[in-house]
Amino acid sequence: MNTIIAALKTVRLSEDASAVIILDQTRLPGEEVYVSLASAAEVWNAIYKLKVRGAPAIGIAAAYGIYVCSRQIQAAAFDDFYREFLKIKDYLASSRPTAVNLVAALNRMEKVVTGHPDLPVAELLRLLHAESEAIRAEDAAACRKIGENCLSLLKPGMGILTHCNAGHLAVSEYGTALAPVYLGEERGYGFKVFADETRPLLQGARLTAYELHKAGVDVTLICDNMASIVMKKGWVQAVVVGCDRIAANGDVANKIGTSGVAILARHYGIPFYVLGPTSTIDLACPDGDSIVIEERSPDEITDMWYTSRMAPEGVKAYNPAFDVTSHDLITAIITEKGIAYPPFNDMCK
Ligand SMILES: CSC[C@H]1O[C@H](OP(=O)(O)O)[C@H](O)[C@@H]1O
Repeated sequence: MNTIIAALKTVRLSEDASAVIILDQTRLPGEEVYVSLASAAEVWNAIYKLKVRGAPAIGIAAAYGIYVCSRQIQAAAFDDFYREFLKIKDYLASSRPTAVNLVAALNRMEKVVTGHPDLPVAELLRLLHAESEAIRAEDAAACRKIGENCLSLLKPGMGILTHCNAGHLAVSEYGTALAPVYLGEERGYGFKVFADETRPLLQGARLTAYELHKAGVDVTLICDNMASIVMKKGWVQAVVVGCDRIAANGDVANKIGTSGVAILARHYGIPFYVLGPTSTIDLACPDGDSIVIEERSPDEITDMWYTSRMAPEGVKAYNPAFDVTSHDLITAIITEKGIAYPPFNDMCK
């Protein structure tokens, strides 16, 4: 993997396991600042404010976070420990609703506790530590396989458009949507990437353009309303995006604006690929209408990311953080297990 990008540590556990260390993504691209999260409130806040973001990275941060907080529980008896554990779990799960990886990682950590009611707390903590590291390691392995699987669908020299950030900064390492880009870069594919800026939080401008440019990838930043013209000019031969929750029928929740890009891709006859680990598939969710779409503060549209207001004081603004792309607009869903084509009955196989 690109050594420059590998040096950016999205989320990790501190040496003494007393804190979660994240690269504060709200400070990018201007500053690479690492922050230490040692309490449930600090982890919750970091996830909510997108200091750490991206479905897999959020899940890993929550797994590390509940392990760090569990070490602070003053309880010898299992019932007392479990009661406090559940409070932390429910609190962290409330930080953001759409990315399934958050609650899935916390459920995995809870299963470690409920699976060993007879163990002393010290042993439970050891198992929780191991599970949090397993969640991270599985994600890193999945991202590499996603890159290989998707690269089999791409050709050297292709123009690739992506939306938001589903790169190294959204996962343990390497990325999902950007995994084939990094792998292609290592193998001399010479991709030309078009990155949508992705208003309102500008993950494309601040994060995707940042990490690809830093890695020496040919990346062109465009405003969200320019995706159509670059497709119409024939500069794009594939669209790759990440995902936050994949419903059982293949509907995909991803950053707001993704469904519009999918409609444009269908119009211009360009394949639209969703990339993500099977940990982002939620078979208990029948379709996209069942996915809770996070709504965030209007300030993120009017002024939060700008030195001066971008809209009149008091104007209403609607700020859904995600939207759902219908399965019938998706060419393929690529996971670490392989490539699933409509009607998406076997995504996990
Ligand atoms: C690899 S998951 C990336 C996924 O997460 C982003 O959302 P956010 O930045 O709000 O966490 C976006 O939907 C990306 O596609």
